[in-house]
Amino acid sequence: MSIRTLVDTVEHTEALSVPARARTIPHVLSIAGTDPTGGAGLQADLKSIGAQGGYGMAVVTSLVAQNTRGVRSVHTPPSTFLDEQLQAVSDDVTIDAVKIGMLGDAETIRTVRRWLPRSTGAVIVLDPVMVATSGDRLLASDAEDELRALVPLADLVTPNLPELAVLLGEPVATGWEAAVEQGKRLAASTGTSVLVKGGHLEGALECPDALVDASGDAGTVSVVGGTRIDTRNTHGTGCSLSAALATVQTRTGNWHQSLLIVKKWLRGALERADELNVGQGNGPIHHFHEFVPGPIPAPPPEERPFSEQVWELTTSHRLAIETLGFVRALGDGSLPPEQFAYYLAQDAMYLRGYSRVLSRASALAPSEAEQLFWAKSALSCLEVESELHRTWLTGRGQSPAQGRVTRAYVDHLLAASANAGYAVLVAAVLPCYWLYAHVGNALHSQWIGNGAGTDHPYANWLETYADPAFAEATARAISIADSCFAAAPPADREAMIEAFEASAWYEHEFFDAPTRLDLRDSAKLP
Ligand SMILES: Nc1ncnc2c1ncn2[C@@H]1O[C@H](COP(=O)(O)OP(=O)(O)OP(=O)(O)O)[C@@H](O)[C@H]1O
Ligand SMILES: Cc1ncc(CO)c(N)n1
Repeated sequence: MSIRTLVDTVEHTEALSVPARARTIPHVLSIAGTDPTGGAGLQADLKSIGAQGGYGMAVVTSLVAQNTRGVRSVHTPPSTFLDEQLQAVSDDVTIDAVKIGMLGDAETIRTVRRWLPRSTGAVIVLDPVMVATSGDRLLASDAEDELRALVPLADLVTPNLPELAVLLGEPVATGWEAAVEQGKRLAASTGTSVLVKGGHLEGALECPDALVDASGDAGTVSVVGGTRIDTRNTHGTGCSLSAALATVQTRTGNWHQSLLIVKKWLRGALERADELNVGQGNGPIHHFHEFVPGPIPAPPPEERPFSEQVWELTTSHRLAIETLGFVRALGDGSLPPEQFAYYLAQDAMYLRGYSRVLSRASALAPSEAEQLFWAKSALSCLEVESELHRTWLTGRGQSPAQGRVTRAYVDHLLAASANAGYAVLVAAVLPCYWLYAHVGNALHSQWIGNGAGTDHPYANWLETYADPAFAEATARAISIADSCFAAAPPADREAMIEAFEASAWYEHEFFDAPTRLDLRDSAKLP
């Protein structure tokens, strides 16, 4: 037998060859008890497996009410249920490694032993848990014989010094040399490799572990040294070590190499343990100290198209328009003719102003296509206006004066055309297209739905605004506004939204004005 004393360095780790494995993410099953504070047992195992790049699975032996200060109570479900959990995993998943931790009592041990052949080919690490860091017992004293009988079925057993003594039926070793000798005896009697852990060495500055390899060059002992880290946060160190070893072993196939890799990680986890601040007793180690979370990304800029944003923003204006008495009456034909006449007269005045504003949009347009679009729109406004005069307004007596709403709306648009840039102007003119198309379409479909009676007094009007050409122009105006918005700096984007909203508000006022008109006194126009 030879004793190789190695310094636990990364250099050694990297010098050793890593055999290729079929699975890059090993499936590792922990069979253990729980720790609701997450530092030991199953919870620690899952973290350790994950930290080593494995896929962790967990079968619960006992539910343990414990924290960093101690164990309060243990609940062990019937062993038939343990068996069901084990079968559920092995019926479905190929298991690359099994870590066995707290088994609690003899019946639990027997159940696991009966199942173990189902994990043929898997690496098996047995952490013979008997007593928690806090000193509480986690294994019934009459179960020690059963646990001893389980050792030969594992590839590696990882006892601390008191557990090593129990497994051998000997007194606890008083020094490191004696402990290593005990490890050798256990390996020889069981044929299982033994990791003798030095965490419990009284008063030692070192915290060595000795690996007694029972495979290959049987009985080879390699000691991995390491300074003792000054922390009280060592809860679950043994659980974490064994689960990590099981995981790494699936990739290296060499216990010594696995130990070097895992001890380096464990040292970091102990050095950074105090950062966790979990509990008031012996806190957990920092399993994921090597993981650096990325910065929290800044909220993405508002990427939704302008049209989507403003349509949503002006929902209440739209609803208000749809439910206006004027709009309903226009739709069902019950609108008094004098109100319709007033409305059309205002609309004709509005369209003259609107046409000027569209011409300005044409003048500011960045491309010939847009210039043409706005110019054509300006022209068709004037055409609609003269058509209104020809068909509706001529011969109906004196036209009313320009109403306040009409003036205010046109002034708002003229102000935008005089003071704002192209993008804001486009946003300001858009509601006139869009809300008209929206209302016109709604009323038109209603009319069609009701049989499209030719006796509807406003059928002509309904047809104008439900016209496909108008819908096409509206879609084009929307798409121009969206492109402007996408290219606009934040201040202009805000101004575009404001301009759209103001125009949408005026649209509502405009539809409401005829109903508010006191026809007997046209001097007091709304
Ligand atoms: N303070 C420490 N500094 C450095 N390494 C330590 C320290 N305490 C324990 N270790 C290492 O942690 C691993 C677990 O050792 P330990 O002997 O404490 O096992 P354990 O008693 O089973 O653990 P647990 O605390 O989970 O019951 C070993 O590799 C040991 O060398
Ligand atoms: C469940 C469980 N397993 C193992 C230990 C040993 O740390 C513990 N405290 N709890």
